[in-house]
Amino acid sequence: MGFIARVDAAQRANNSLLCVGWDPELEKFPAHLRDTPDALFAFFKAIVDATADLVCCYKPQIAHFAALGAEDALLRLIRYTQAAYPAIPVILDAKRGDIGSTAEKYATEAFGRYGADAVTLNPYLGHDSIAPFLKHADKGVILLCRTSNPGAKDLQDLDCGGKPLYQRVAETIARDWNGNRNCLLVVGATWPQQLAEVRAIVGDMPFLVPGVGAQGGNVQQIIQNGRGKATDALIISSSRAILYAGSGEDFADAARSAAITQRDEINRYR
Ligand SMILES: O=c1ccn([C@@H]2O[C@H](COP(=O)(O)O)[C@@H](O)[C@H]2O)c(=O)[nH]1
Repeated sequence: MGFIARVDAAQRANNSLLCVGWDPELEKFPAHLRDTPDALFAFFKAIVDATADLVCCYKPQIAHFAALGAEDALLRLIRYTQAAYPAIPVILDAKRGDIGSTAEKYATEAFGRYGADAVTLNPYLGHDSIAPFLKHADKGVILLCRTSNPGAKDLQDLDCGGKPLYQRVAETIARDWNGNRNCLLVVGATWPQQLAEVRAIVGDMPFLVPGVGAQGGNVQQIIQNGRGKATDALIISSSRAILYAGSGEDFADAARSAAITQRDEINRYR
């Protein structure tokens, strides 16, 4: 089964569009874990065990692990999650993008080394930079379209023949890159108007929507403007607001409560 079908199945099984992101910030870890030898693995294993019945996927952010020299912990966490909860796909948030020969190596990193079920990519270098990922038809290829950060408008809104660049990106991917039906788009929760515009261009292509929780995206507007016709076609991702909902020994229970609250808020508007 391909990535998009697997996410759809997980969304139905858990009645949830919520994705929990893994963004380790050691200073926010509970004190009893912070200085232990395998703190990252212990923290995220507890988060996964506490939330696996509440989510449709997980999204580790690779820079957060690499900055700590913790690639090995990331690898073990992905393997643990896939073995313990095989119905829950893992998205590697890497935002890679490079010339074809290097892109081949990035594809091997994401799908070979880490065994991720999907990866986020920057489409700026064009089709040949994405082709090494697209050929893995069972994997998800999630392309930046309109990102959640304030600076998204600096380049992504530039006029490109009468339309903003992010709309041209959406058109190009839907028309030319989605032969294996394994493309998704990143559209930030903080831009509800743009969510509606991109949805009108790409039909039911799924969106990864980061920016709820810590970045303040409005859930009602995301659902109203971003939902597909035949399926929800939304993966709504939150990292810090779930991971660091508590800072004591009960941090995993606090994360579970925050995930339930976020899932239920999303479901209220579906
Ligand atoms: O447009 C984008 C693309 C990716 N991200 C990533 O999502 C999480 C958001 O974390 P929160 O704590 O929920 O704000 C983070 O890993 C970003 O790198 C994004 O925010 N916006």
